[in-house]
Amino acid sequence: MASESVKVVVRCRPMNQRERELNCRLVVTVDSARGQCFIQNPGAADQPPKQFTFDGAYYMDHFTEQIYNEIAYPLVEGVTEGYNGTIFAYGQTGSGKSFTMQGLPDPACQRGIIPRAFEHVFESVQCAENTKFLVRASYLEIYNEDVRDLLGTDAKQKLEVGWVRPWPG
Ligand SMILES: Nc1ncnc2c1ncn2[C@@H]1O[C@H](COP(=O)(O)OP(=O)(O)OP(=O)(O)O)[C@@H](O)[C@H]1O
Repeated sequence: MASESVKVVVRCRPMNQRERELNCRLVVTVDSARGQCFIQNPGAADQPPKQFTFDGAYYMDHFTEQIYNEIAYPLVEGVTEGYNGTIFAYGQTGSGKSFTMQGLPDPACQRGIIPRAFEHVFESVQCAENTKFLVRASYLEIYNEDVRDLLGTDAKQKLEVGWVRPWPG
């Protein structure tokens, strides 16, 4: 994969029970080797599928473990060396953001990116010699423009969002 500072990858999840019961048709295929995703218009089978190219493309048989190793690992490794890094999941409701970020404890290959990144950071801290690390965590939810601190004593309390005036001088 090229070493751009922003990478975009796509992950296609399997159909859920509701979609299977509704006899939904699978219209997405993925060529992981080329990072390509194809969407076939089910109403126009004679037309070629729409083609999209990403920095990585993962299909329903790929595990979060592989996505972590290929995408997140180098970024988190950079963080342990002092660089900034951000991973965020974007997609419509039910598309699999929490599944990818938080994941399942079992099977282990589907553990999410967040627990894997934590483990990675603390392993690096443990192995480093003559270096002091400061690890800070916050966990905020923004939902319908309300912000909540999920690690606060009352996770339901809305935080006030305001602008802080810079210190005069
Ligand atoms: N790659 C996957 N393999 C198997 N199941 C998946 C996968 N991705 C998502 N799912 C399942 O699909 C459902 C929806 O996923 P998830 O809750 O992660 O979506 P979401 O994008 O976080 O939704 P929301 O925005 O509504 O919170 C869940 O039941 C989840 O277990």
